[in-house]
Amino acid sequence: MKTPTPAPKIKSTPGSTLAFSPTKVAIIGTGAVGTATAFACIMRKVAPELMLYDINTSRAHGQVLDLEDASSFLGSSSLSSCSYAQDTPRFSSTTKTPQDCGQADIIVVAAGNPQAPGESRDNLLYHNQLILKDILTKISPIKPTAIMIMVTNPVNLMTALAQKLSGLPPNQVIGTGTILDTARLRTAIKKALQHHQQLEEGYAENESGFIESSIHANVIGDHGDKQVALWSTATVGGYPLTSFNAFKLLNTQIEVAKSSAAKVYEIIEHKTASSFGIAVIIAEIIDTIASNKKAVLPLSVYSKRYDVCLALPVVLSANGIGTIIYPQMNEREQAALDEYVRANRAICAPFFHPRGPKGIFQEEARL
Ligand SMILES: NC(=O)c1ccc[n+]([C@@H]2O[C@H](COP(=O)([O-])OP(=O)(O)OC[C@H]3O[C@@H](n4cnc5c(N)ncnc54)[C@H](O)[C@@H]3O)[C@@H](O)[C@H]2O)c1
Repeated sequence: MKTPTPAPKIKSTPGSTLAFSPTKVAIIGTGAVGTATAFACIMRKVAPELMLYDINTSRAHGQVLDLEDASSFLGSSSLSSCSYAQDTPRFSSTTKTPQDCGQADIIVVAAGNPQAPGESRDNLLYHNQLILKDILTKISPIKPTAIMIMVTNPVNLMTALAQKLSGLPPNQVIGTGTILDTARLRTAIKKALQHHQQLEEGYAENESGFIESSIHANVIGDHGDKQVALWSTATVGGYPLTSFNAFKLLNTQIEVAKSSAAKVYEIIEHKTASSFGIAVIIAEIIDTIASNKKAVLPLSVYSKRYDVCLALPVVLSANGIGTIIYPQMNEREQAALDEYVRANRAICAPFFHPRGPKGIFQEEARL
């Protein structure tokens, strides 16, 4: 293990005076993820004003009607208005346009092709970058204080592109990063520990007492197959994970990490897309911004140190991303992250460079 990195000084972001109280949330893309996100926001009462936009206007319209029904049982604070935007609006005071979505306080982008069975997230880049360009053209100009949350895959690369093309400061354009991967890893660790307890110590299933909240283990880097699980700093109830018999062997760590990263393929095989987990995560990100929680979450962020957009723990507040907290890593973890950074650059290269001037963007390039 390298010498521990000193703990970062957590400063408030310039101008974070809590003057910002976001109420309007726009969700672009009302497929499986966008709709589940709208539902999660209503259930958690984190977005009183919701605007939905989808190229398929009829779908967005139907989702609004359905969401209205859901909110009617949840009290007035859960949703004061829910509308959908149309490219060619009818003339009425209640009709919204994509430009109205650009004026929201928080803009969630969940439009784009999802993975087909067996398809990697990186393979979606060519089509989804065209969709993002189309959306940014339609919703611009974007409110200068807006926070944009990228969900569309490959999320790190789409975040880099949105930072480049949206005109917003990079700390206001974030991606969902590896929060979902981190949640999946913690669940996989819990299951492995419980399984071990049942086998080795004879506990019945309902007696093994591990819960996710006592497990601290993070995933960084890629939201995808090249993700890096930080075993060396993982703890359960304050004890190093590697001190548990179930995790002493490197092979067990590798197997658990692999099965956790592959979970998405299992979900896609059985129900075509994953939506509920990411939806609750997006609602949590919105709540973190709206309540200025300054919580640490592994989000997609541009890192000067690595010169790419990748998932790292960051402090998230009402102003977007503040400090990046570079985690401690052993040599194996650092090598895996470096490998991902090289792969990330190679995938981006035909399309854009994160720091290149606006406009250098080769649409014709194919993966
Ligand atoms: N970041 C994560 O952790 C995470 C998790 C799950 C899914 N995703 C990604 O989210 C994206 C959406 O997934 P999904 O399952 O909801 O897909 P989906 O096919 O159900 O929905 C996509 C929606 O985007 C809309 N759309 C396409 N082009 C558009 C455009 N130009 N303007 C506006 N809307 C447009 C479609 O009409 C459709 O309604 C995918 O890229 C998927 O890989 C990310």
